[in-house]
Amino acid sequence: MLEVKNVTKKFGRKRVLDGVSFTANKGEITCLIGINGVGKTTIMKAILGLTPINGGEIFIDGEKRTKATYEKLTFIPDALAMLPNLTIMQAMEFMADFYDSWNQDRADDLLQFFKLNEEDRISTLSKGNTAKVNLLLGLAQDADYVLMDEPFSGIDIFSREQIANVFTSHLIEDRGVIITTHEINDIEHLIDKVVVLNNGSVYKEFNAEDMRINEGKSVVDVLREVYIP
Ligand SMILES: Nc1ncnc2c1ncn2[C@@H]1O[C@H](COP(=O)(O)OP(=O)(O)OP(=O)(O)O)[C@@H](O)[C@H]1O
Repeated sequence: MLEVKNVTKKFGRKRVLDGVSFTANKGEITCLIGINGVGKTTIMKAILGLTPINGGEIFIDGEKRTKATYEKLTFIPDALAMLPNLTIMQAMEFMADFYDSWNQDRADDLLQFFKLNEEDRISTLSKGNTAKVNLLLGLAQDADYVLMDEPFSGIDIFSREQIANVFTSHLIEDRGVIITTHEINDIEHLIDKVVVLNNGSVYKEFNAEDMRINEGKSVVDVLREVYIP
């Protein structure tokens, strides 16, 4: 389990996170939701240790972050950070050199899943295929928790569907996925847990299916309550 406990974060005098707490389990998809600027990316960066926090703690499988626990995490940012003149194959070789956790068999599976051609140069790819390469490079690492920032941003409906399909495939296995997205409709049926952020803290943390069954509300219905009272 990944546990974010009472985390606070300030940029200058601006308090962006004000006591954020939630958990994310292995084998589940946890979705961080909130309007622009609410702090979703900042939370991911805090979990990854990419930005210092001003208070609170983060536990990974019950342990405070160390180099060993850090290797349980992989981050897929909202844009591909790879030299554009590389081919997909060269990008994979680069990752394999850089990360001990690189799993070439899974990378090959992902290439097939997304119907990508490893000879293609990154600079020539469509937005949708660039997003798929970005996911491939992250998901091919053996890590227990995968953090994805806006994997659907700016891509067409069919690529979004293909990306959503990866969540229910063997390529995710029993890993924990933490995702931020504004495209909730695309993955509402796949999400296990929802963490709604507002005013720097967690407004509500709930199981999406329980909410549907017990209160008859979709994730978007809950969001409307928060943002359009
Ligand atoms: N490096 C930084 N320096 C100063 N302020 C920052 C920095 N990074 C983020 N912020 C501010 O922190 C707040 C939260 O930003 P963050 O990117 O985490 O929001 P978000 O919920 O991911 O937004 P979006 O949905 O637009 O991606 C915003 O007000 C942003 O302007």
